[in-house]
Amino acid sequence: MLSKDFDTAPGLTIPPTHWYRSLAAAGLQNPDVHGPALHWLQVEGSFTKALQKKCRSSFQVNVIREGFAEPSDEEARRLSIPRRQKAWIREVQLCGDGQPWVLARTIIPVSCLEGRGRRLLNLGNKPLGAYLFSSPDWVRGPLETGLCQPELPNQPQLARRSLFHCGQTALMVCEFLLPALYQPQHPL
Ligand SMILES: C=C(O[C@@H]1C=C(C(=O)O)C=C[C@H]1O)C(=O)O
Repeated sequence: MLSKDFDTAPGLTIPPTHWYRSLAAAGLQNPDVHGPALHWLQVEGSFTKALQKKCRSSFQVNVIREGFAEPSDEEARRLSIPRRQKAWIREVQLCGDGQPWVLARTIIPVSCLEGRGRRLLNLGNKPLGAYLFSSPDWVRGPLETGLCQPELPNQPQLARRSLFHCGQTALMVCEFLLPALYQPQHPL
């Protein structure tokens, strides 16, 4: 998989994550889901749009890496694709006002890349959400809540994900929330 030579803070990476089918189920394990991140765990429409609304100056998508790679076994199961089958995997930082707010990982099975789906290979710094929410072909499934097991200090603790269905195929968007998004900022 192609990694961009991107100047990312150490540890600003995606940790192992346990996924729950509902916020309530995750909340039984970790009540933090009901804290300041709650709003972001529940945003239903385009996450990109919601982040853009919060920005004072700029919103940016920085591609960390993208290319064909094997999803994890758990991801393959969730997407009902054969284990070890390569998919197009895209990892980005969503930045507001120059600060990383979200790390996003999207798994796009080869079946989604046929026909009009081919353009998913060439998104670059254009947000995926703009494409998914502008096309009636894509229908979002229910949101899941993720509890991360951070191994490094900067790693996210809470996440959300959902499948987007297009006919018989589906891709999966996972969004890992960084504290800079939801913790109250203290003025210097
Ligand atoms: C799915 C959306 O797209 C956003 C954009 C992404 C990208 O460009 O890779 C990844 C995750 C999302 O938060 C959305 O806006 O809801």
